[in-house]
Amino acid sequence: MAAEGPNRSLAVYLNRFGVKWIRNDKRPDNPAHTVEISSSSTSHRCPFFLFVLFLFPRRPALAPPNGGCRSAGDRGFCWHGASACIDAVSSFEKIDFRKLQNGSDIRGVAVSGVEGEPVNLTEPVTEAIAAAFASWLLDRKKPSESRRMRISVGHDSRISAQILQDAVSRGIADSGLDVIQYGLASTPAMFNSTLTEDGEFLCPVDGAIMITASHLPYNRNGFKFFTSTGGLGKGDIKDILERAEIIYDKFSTERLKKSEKAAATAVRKVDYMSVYTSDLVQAVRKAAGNIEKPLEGFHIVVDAGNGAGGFFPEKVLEPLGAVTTGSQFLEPDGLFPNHIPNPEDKTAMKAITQAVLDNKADLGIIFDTDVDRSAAVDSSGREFNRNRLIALMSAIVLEEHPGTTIVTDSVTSDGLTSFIEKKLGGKHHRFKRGYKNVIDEAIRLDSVGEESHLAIETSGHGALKENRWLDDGAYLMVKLLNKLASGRGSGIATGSKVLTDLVEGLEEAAVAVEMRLKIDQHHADLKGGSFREYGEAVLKHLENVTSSDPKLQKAPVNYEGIRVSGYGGWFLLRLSLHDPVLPLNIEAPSHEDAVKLGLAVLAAVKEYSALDLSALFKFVHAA
Ligand SMILES: O=P(O)(O)OC[C@H]1O[C@H](O)[C@H](O)[C@@H](O)[C@@H]1O
Repeated sequence: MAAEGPNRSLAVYLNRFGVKWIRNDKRPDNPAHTVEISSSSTSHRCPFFLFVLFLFPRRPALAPPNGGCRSAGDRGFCWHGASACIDAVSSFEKIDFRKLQNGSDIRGVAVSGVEGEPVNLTEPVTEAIAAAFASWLLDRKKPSESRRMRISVGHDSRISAQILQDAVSRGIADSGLDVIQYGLASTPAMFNSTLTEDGEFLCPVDGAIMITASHLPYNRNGFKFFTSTGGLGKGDIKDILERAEIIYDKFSTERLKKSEKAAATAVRKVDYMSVYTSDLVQAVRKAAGNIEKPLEGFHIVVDAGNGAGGFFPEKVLEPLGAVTTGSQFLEPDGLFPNHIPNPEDKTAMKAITQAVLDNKADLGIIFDTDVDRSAAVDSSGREFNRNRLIALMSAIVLEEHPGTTIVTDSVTSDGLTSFIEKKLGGKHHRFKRGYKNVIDEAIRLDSVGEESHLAIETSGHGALKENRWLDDGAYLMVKLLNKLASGRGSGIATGSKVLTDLVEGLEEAAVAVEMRLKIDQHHADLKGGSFREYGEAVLKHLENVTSSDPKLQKAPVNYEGIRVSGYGGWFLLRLSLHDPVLPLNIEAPSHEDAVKLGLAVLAAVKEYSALDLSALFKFVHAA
């Protein structure tokens, strides 16, 4: 039976890849979906792997080692009831492109099989987004006369990476630009490729796309875009998604065939990560006075969380002389079987801490999935993440640039401010959450005469002026490595003590919690308005209520949400950058004091019935 309506579009799309749509009405258990491979032209984008994943989501061993390639021998193979599989390419139907925006990134669901999370980042959607980025770039950059414009494409370890990389490549190629594929890469490396001057590696590129969803679950994926001036901002992403929707709506069989053909000649592959890692190695050598192996004698373990950071021991630490045995989860695995690759995650930090202690290492380093975030652990197992990582980086940067301004996100502690200002003699500019906000603010301050050299978030994102404001978790670690090497060189200290000593005097609250209070977007209380409006109303009310409480003082300077001091601590309630959520951070010298702050918030917001206050209730009632 021939496909009709939206299914016709799907049939057209599947047909491009030699997949024939057959509607099998005879099977009562599978009324709509039976797909038959009817041609030998299937390539590795065949979603067999996703089908296996759907059936056995917790058994990564069952996935084909080639990431899902189905050979030509599959001719005639028929999948019954493979609805999850079909979803991965079927959403050639109406997609709300605006929903794919996540601040200055694009994020969506790329793999089916998770209940309530339908796929919206399909191959055609991806192809349209890549074409939209190409058109955005063409509008802004004058092509050189000597060559075609080119865009680099890299990805993290996610299971949908290959499929999306191919779709991205088709979208770019069809727009008449060259595609330079890097394969497994880090986000900072992609930005770097727009700055590198090296013709042999086809650099600089005019734009770069990183396929990643950072630490989000395996079924998600997304894109970050770069030009030589940095990562694209919110407005640019909105523009790209609007263009993508128009392109997508005009997709035709001819166009899709054309893009397939264009990609066959426009795609080249380059080992760019070797350029990027050699830059990191050179940076450490240079800082050490051009010593070949400045880390000789150090034992450093790395936890890449099965993301894209597995290159760091072999390509960076070992050439510098460090021993890296005991490093873990270096092999890319998009199911993230060991822990979430996220330096803010407790389990992840526990894993690297244990590895340091087990191996009696001098230092531990952990990255997030796409290596734009990092954290460290000293030889005693003390974690350098969140406020402590910022304190450490501030100490290093302020030694080099006395008096400079350190720009951070909004959830940093009061203890950090006094550490930066009183102990280190710098200035703490506590700004908004969001790495792009923090970096842009540091660049702005610096450009108007307030010298700034470091922009850093508690999330582990960090950028230095000396590194062209590249948001780079690996470069943050390079700064720690420089300090390790120089500390030993000057006889100040051995091992990681030189780092531990740098954060001495940082006051840390005994209790530090974050609760994320969800706003039910469908609740009648919203009266048809947006969750943002509702969130703003909650914040306004909280501000009014707390201003009449003599035990609470509103922060004199604050750029985001409501930050209030009291009971020896503080709280901050703000709107999430992306989600219908009001994150609440509380820090206090004791649980009792933290509860008093929590009760003050609760008293002010409890009438807002679209807010899920269960976490706050639990917190204030816990013994
Ligand atoms: O506002 P939230 O929901 O807490 O999210 C804030 C975070 O969102 C993303 O993960 C960004 O990469 C971070 O830079 C930012 O800090």
